[in-house]
Parts: sequence; C-alpha cells; structure tokens
Amino acid sequence: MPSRQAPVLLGVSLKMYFGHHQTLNWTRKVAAVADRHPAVTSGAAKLFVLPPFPAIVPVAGLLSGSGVDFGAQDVATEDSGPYTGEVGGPYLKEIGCRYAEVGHAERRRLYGEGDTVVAAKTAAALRNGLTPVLCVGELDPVAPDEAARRTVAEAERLLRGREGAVVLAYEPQWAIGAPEPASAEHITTVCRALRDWLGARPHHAGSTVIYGGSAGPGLLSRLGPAVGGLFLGRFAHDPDAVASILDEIRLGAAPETAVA
Ligand SMILES: O=C[C@H](O)COP(=O)(O)O
Repeated sequence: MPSRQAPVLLGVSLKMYFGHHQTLNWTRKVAAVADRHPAVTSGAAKLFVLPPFPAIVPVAGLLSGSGVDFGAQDVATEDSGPYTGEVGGPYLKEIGCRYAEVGHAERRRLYGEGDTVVAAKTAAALRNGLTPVLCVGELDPVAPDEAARRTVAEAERLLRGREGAVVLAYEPQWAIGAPEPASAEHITTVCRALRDWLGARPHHAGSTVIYGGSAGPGLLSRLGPAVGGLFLGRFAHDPDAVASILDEIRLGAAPETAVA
C-alpha cells in the first residue's frame, strides 16, 4: 500500500437542524472561512457539506470556487421510477454532488433501514459515481477491540462485492448526539482497524476513514494520525468552530497516509 500525506477530511452533515435561509447563511460563512484558511488553501484539509436536499443546488452555487465539496444526506436504492419521496443517484450526480451519505444511525433507528437497504444505497452511490459516506459503528459502548471487531465486520457486510473509493465514517451509535465523543483510545483503535481492513483491499483504493459522534474542536489533536478526519454534526453549527478545527489541522493534526 503506497503511502502519501493525505488531506484531513472534514465533513459536516446539517441533518434537519436549520431552515433554508439559515442553511444558506451558514454555507456562506463556511465558504468564506475555507476561502482564506491556510489549512484549506494549502491542501492540508478538505471540507465537504451535506445539506438537506432542497438546499443542495443553492449551496452548490455558494460553494463554487471555494474548494468545498458537497453531497446529499441520503440516496435512493433505485436510480429512477415510481419511488415517491426518494432522490436517486443520477439526480444527485447531475446537480454536482460528490458524496452521498448512507447508513446513518438515525436512518437505521428512526426509519428502519437495515443492512440490506444500506448495502443497496452504497451500491447506488458507487454505480452513479458518488462517493458513499458510509456510516458504521457499534450500537452500545463496548471495549475498543470489540468495537473494532464489530465495526470491521459491519463494513465487510455492507461493502461485499463492491469496489471504489469510500469514506467510512466511524460513528459509534452511542456517541451520536451525546455531550462528548468516544475516547481518543476508542476512536483510534477502531479507525486503525478500519484503515488496515481497507488497506488490504486495493479495490477500495483512495478510501478514507473519519470519525463522527459529538466531534468538535479539540478532538482531532487528541486522535493522532490514524484518523483521516472528522464527520461533524452539531459542533459545526458555529462556523468559528469549523475554523478552529482547521486551525488544529494547520498546527499539525494530519493523517499518516491515505488508504491507497
Ligand atoms: O452526522 C454526524 C454525526 O451523526 C454526528 O452528529 P453529532 O456530532 O451532532 O453527534
């Protein structure tokens, strides 16, 4: 597996927290941060944003030229047809999305999505040229080694028979929406296991492992280089917090290699 210094990947899902104008205002502020921040302009960090579906097109316009990528929080299992309320991969690709999130714990818990649906959505993203942000992670708190075993097994199930670069978002379900993220030891153990697993699979070259679950300023510096970035939720609602994480990256928090 060739090694190279990879940019730290910072993703933000806005979930359903903001209204439309708030989404656009937040995007303008984050684009302005990205435009001038040395971590972004030097290529040390790469940002992506997942707004609600109706905001994707205007967000694309606001991010144009900023180097910030964007995508969707979900994708249909099918590409077109009578699927009321769904948005297919070809549509997302056509409007410029780079990413499609799949398998988030909230979709599993609240909307009954299981492995079959998550695997089909992952396949839909890949066949349409979208990078899946595939969320994996254990349901309840367990020891780091056991969490790593369960999470690698989950990734194995969801990616079986697929090829292409993915973003594996390690999100222990118990750490989502919590006051604090998982411990640095826990995150590092699981992310390293996922990296090793991906690294042994050349058909997933170019993949990245990031951590999400109450992540915010101050976390990345404690994680060391095994973690390729962060998947942010509430703690990115303040654009200054995004700038603060970019400061950490500029000061040296960087993944050791891409999975390539
Ligand atoms: O999509 C992001 C994650 O679920 C994390 O959300 P949170 O940081 O608000 O817990």
